[in-house]
Amino acid sequence: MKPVEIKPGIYWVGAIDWNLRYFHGYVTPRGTTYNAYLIVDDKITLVDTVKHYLFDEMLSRIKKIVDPSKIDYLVSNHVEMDHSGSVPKIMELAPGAKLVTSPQGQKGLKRYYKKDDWDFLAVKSGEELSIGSRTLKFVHVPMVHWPDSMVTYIPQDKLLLPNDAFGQHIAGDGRFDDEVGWDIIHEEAATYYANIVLPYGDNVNKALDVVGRLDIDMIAPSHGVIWRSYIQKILPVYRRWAGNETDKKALIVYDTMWDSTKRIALALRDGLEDAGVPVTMRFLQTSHISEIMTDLLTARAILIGSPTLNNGMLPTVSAFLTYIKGLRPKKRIGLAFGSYGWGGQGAKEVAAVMKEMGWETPLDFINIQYLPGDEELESVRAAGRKLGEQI
Ligand SMILES: Cc1cc2nc3c(=O)[nH]c(=O)nc-3n(C[C@H](O)[C@H](O)[C@H](O)COP(=O)(O)O)c2cc1C
Repeated sequence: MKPVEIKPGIYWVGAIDWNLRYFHGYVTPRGTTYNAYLIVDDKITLVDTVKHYLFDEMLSRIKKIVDPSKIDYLVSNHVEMDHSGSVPKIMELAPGAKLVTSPQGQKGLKRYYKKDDWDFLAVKSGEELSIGSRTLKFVHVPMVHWPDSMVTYIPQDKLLLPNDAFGQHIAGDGRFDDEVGWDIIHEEAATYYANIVLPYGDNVNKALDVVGRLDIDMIAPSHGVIWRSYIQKILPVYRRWAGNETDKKALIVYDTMWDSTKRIALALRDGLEDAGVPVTMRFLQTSHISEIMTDLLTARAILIGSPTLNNGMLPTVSAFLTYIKGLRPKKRIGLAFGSYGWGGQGAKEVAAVMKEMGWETPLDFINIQYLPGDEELESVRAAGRKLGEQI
């Protein structure tokens, strides 16, 4: 388990979680990494740590470079336990270390680890800390994606350590973006953004303004690969995501018990395609809601279908809606649809959630009793066409 020198005197000493497939609610088919960075200067500094069960892996990498008891500063950019999980053990090994974090970070770390004897250095946004030939500059980025979040910038190395921002869940032998390739990283960065960062677009924009003023040639996040070749490609993409900018395309998400709602979904697809709108279809029994979020990130029209079950929508659909309500995608055009037997509350409830989220709903929700007939499907197709013309 070797460390990787990413800049002269700066090492990746993180850990690779090859087997992780589920991360607080979203699926991670490629696993992930927890990235920690060791800076060897007059003051030995470790930026972030790894999930608790991978502590030994990180430690073995650190030991190949320095004696861990010599660590002077431990920077905690973010309290969440995938990055702070090994803070207690490092503080035990390096009792003289100062724990550098934001004031909110100090509060959060105290709440999680119940340690009163840690020597905290709570830094303000913009504050600098000299560690010898380098200066660490800390910038708070609250709610990207917790209140304590901050980034660490090292001007002498043109290096930004932004913690979760620009992260992606990829485990692999390559540490750098160009070793993995744009398509995979772009997809994983999109999934990460859609499932973690999407609600905080305004804060991301502010953070991007700050980043835009910095001289940077490397961005080393806390998950996945390090950006060095695709920085100029990912920055504008992040801007688009932060601004809820979407493409002229539609996403149809549905569940069904006896296929009536599916037939409506297919007719809507045909109508949208008539209008020249590309369509992605997602069936809630076979696609995980976190994967669907990646499609939703760039789709302008979102059509969601549910039959009525016991006076409401299907639980799979309500779980999906609960998830997207929290992630707050904006500037979307919505259409609810479904099949029912007598009361018909399912599609009605979906439409109400779309309104609550502030989506435009130019067409009334579609609700068809039992199995839709040919004529009904023709009118659904026409509705799809009409919606497509407005996207
Ligand atoms: C267990 C069960 C409960 C149902 N409850 C309701 C209900 O409360 N209100 C209603 O309008 N229809 C209800 N229905 C009827 C379905 O909504 C109807 O069969 C519909 O066409 C199913 O659409 P699907 O083929 O897309 O699953 C129920 C059906 C089942 C199987």
